[in-house]
Amino acid sequence: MTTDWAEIACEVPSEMVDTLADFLVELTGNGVGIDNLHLDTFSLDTLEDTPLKSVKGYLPLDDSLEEMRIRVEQFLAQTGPSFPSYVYAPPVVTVIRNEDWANNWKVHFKPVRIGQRLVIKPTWEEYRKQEGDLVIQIDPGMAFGTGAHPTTKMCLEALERISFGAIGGKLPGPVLDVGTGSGVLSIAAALLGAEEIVAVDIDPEAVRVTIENLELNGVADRVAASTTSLEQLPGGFQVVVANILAEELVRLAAELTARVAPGGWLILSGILTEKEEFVCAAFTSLELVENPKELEWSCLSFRKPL
Ligand SMILES: C[S@@+](CC[C@H](N)C(=O)[O-])C[C@H]1O[C@@H](n2cnc3c(N)ncnc32)[C@H](O)[C@@H]1O
Repeated sequence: MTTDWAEIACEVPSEMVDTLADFLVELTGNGVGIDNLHLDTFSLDTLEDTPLKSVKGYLPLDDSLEEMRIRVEQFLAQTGPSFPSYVYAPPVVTVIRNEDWANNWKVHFKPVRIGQRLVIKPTWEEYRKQEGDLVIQIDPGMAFGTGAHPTTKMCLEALERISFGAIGGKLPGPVLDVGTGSGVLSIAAALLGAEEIVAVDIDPEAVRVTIENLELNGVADRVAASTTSLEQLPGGFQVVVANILAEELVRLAAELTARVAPGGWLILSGILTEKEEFVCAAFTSLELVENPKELEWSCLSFRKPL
């Protein structure tokens, strides 16, 4: 079966999901997918419910697509305002090649170079290492973090830039990786020279996958991975990186800020560009140093004053 589809994804408050799903079923004649936004982009199925959901409809990839998209936009614009917490976000259309949806991500997960030295390689792929390459081997299992997602990629690039600017070209430590997923950022931090890394995730399955990936990459002795909560961790990290959604970053703002050592870095990712200001407003005690963007995502790197 090789039919291609267009997926149209709309981000709406939970209360609006049923209304939108009914509309999409009627419009498309197909089923809908309803993802908790955390689950969809970032995480596993043990997370609590979240106020925003992504509702996805599926349309054949043909001439009717643009008209269908406009009808979804009109529906959102007309119906959304009757839900108090609704904030308009345009529907996002993605083409889905339908060779085998279940294993598609494995097909598309190929060795990828990120920044100047980092290369992420799935365990099942061959890669011929070039001089200076820092190769991260990943088997993401059920955890998020193949490295290819723009939110992860921007964190990796930020970590590498910090290492370039540091004494001896080594990423300063200790490093704290909040929401480690597959462990990809912690492994990168270790390969970039950090001596001591703490990786935490609220999901025990992510921690299990991380531990496997740490061993696979020979860095398990430098990274402590666990489900320890932020409040239980000490402060004083030279680099804190957190790739979780904007709402969660804002909720954790005080805890994250407190974990950064004076002069240290805080890299925040998982932020839809339209939510950048919302996130910045929660971290005003830090100095915003850089703000790269890729697709609809923004990454924010702050420094804590000395
Ligand atoms: C988008 S994934 C990021 C994975 C990886 N760090 C990366 O950059 O690819 C987000 C991870 O954060 C975890 N997470 C979400 N909220 C969290 C919180 N409050 N504390 C710790 N981990 C959290 C999720 O379980 C998920 O594994």
